[in-house]
Amino acid sequence: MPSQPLGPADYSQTPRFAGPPTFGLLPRIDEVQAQRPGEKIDVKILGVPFDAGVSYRPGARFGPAHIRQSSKLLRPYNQATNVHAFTWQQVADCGDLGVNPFDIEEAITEVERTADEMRADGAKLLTLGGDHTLALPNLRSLHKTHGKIAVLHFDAHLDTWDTYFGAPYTHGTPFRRASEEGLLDLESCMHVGIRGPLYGEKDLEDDAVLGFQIIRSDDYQFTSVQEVVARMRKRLGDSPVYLSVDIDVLDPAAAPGTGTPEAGGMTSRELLNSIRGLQGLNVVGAEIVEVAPAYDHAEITGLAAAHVGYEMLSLWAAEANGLTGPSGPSGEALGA
Ligand SMILES: N=C(N)NCCCC(=O)O
Ligand SMILES: [Zn+2]
Ligand SMILES: [Zn+2]
Repeated sequence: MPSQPLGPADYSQTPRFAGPPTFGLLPRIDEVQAQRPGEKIDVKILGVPFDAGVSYRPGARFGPAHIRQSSKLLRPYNQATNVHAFTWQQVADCGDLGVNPFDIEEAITEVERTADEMRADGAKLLTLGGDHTLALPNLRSLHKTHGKIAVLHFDAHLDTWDTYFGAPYTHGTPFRRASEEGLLDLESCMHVGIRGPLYGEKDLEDDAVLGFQIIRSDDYQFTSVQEVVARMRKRLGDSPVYLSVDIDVLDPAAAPGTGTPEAGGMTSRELLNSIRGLQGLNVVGAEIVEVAPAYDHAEITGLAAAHVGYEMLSLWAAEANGLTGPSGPSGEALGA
C-alpha cells in the first residue's frame, strides 16, 4: 500500500516566504527519494535556465528561479476544478539543469538526454524555462516514448519560422524543426493566443503546412472560453499532447516580464480556464517558457507563470485520480 505523497512544506510550521526555494514549497527529489523510498514520482519539475536562443530581450535564463519564488503562496486544493494538486500525486522539484550557454546544439542535446533520463520511470516532466528553444529537445524526447505528438501551443508567436541570421535553433523556430523532423501529429497541433505583426503572409501559409491550426487572441473576445476549449478538445482528440505555454501569450499587462511582448493578449483568467478545460486529455508533457524577470514588476509575470504551472499539475492530479471529463467553472458546458 503506497503511503501518502510527500507534500509541500507545512504551512503551519514555516511561513511561506521562509519556505524552501522549490516550486510551490514542494519537496526536492532527493527528499522524496529519502522519505518515500522506492515509491513512484508522478511529476518531476525541472528548471532550465537557458536563453541563448532569444531574438530580442535576453533574461529568460533567470525564469526558473523567478517562477519558483512567485509560487510560494500556492495552496494544495484547486477549488476551480475540485482537485488536490499536491496530494493526489507525488510531485518533486528536481532543481535546475545547467546547460552550455555558448553552444545551443550542445544545450539542446543535453536537455533531450536529461528529459529521456527523467522520464524513463514513467514520470511526467514539467519544464520551467528558459526560452522557447527548449520545446524542441522536449518534443524529441517525448516522440521516442509516445510517437507523433499533438502540440497545444499557447503563445503570441507562431514559433514556426525558419532561421534567424542563418541559425536553425532559436526560440522562434522550435515547432518548424519539430515538424520537419516528423515529431508532430500534423492533424492535431494548434496554436492559441496568436497575434501581432508577422514578417508576411507566408508565415501563416508555412505554418498551416507544418501542421498547425490557429486560435487567435481575438477569438477570446469574439467567442467564449467554452467554445475555444471545445475547438481545442476536438482537434487534440486522444493524441498525446505536449502543452507548451509561452508566457507572452498573456497581455503585457498580465505578463510584462518577457522577451518579445505583443499588445492585445489574453487575460490570465482566460489562460487558466483554457488549461482547466483540458482535463481528461492525454497530456504527456508540459513547459512554461519565456519568463524574463528583469522586465517584471511586483512578480506579475512570475505569479501568472506559477498559476499556469499549478493548473498543469492539477490536470495530472485529476488524471491520477481517475477524473476524465472537462472541468472548471464551465465544466458541464464544455461538453466536447
Ligand atoms: N518565442 C518567442 N517568445 N518569440 C519568438 C519571436 C521571434 C521574433 O523575434 O520574431
Ligand atoms: Zn512568444
Ligand atoms: Zn514562443
